[in-house]
Amino acid sequence: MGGFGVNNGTMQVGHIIAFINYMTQISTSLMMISMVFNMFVRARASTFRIGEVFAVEENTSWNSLKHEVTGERGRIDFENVTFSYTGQVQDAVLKNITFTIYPGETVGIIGSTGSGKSTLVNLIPRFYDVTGGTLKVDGVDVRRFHPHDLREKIAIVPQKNILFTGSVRENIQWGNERAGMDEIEQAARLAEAHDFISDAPEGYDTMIGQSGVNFSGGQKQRISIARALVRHPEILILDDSTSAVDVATEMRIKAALKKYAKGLTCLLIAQRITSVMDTDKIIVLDEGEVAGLGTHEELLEKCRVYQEIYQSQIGKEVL
Ligand SMILES: Nc1ncnc2c1ncn2[C@@H]1O[C@H](COP(=O)(O)OP(=O)(O)OP(=O)(O)O)[C@@H](O)[C@H]1O
Repeated sequence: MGGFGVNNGTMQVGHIIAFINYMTQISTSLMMISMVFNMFVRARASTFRIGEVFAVEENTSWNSLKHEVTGERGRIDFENVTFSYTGQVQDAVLKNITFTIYPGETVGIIGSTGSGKSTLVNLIPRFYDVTGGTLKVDGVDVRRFHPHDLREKIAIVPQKNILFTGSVRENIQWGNERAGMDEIEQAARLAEAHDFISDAPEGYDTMIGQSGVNFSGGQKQRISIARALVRHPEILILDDSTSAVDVATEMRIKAALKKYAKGLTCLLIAQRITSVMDTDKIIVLDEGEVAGLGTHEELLEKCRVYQEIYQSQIGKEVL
């Protein structure tokens, strides 16, 4: 007598198979329960983190008055700017930075890793406040702007481009919800993205991400640039955002911006010297200080740091 058909301590093949089947079903269910439990624990932790982010109080004070623009639109002045993430002068990552960028100029920013390039441009939309000195946009101290007014002028393409799961059109439109199809297409053309988007299976409706097309790194960067351009900014900041784009395409993007985005002030952070060689002027950063400022030719003549970058990348001795 046995509950599972066991006779005299023996089992038939059919019973063994049924036993294994039941055990598999039980263990699968147990695994599912533990997976759900795991996901629940993770979701709970994420909820706490999201709550923490929402609870953060803004530590930047904004002038609630809408300022009157009196200066030139797209002009940027750094006046003896010092910045430290800790607020302590001895930890300053930017020291006594002074320069002016005039409306419509394309300015290259170059320097070794950690020299302060991203920090410098992040001060412009007031992601951080200067620790010392004054930073002006349109001739007005950035602290006098309303956040909405200041940030509406500026578009930043960050180092790490963030495209979300959705269509190419939605990804570009995220920069400006009111943009129509013609504006989206125009921005994509300026960013040298229109052709490969049109060649994609469903054009601008092609899905990006896991369930859609996986664009190359350079193509993703160009979609991110289109997203920034569709906002019609007065100041465009490209933070190493053409690093995966080939040199010829990068040159075409810069030429298109110069020709069609008239009056646009453009800051171009780059690792490659070829990316900044043809800009109106180049700022060379070294350990948080301006080591040189001028055109490619001027810097090649007088800036030691620039000469070293040139030699290491181009491989030619500077005469
Ligand atoms: N959020 C932060 N908090 C504290 N220190 C930071 C922060 N971001 C950058 N730093 C430090 O500030 C210095 C300048 O960094 P930054 O990213 O501006 O340099 P970078 O020239 O843009 O470098 P890369 O070319 O590698 O992007 C570095 O020493 C860096 O470690």
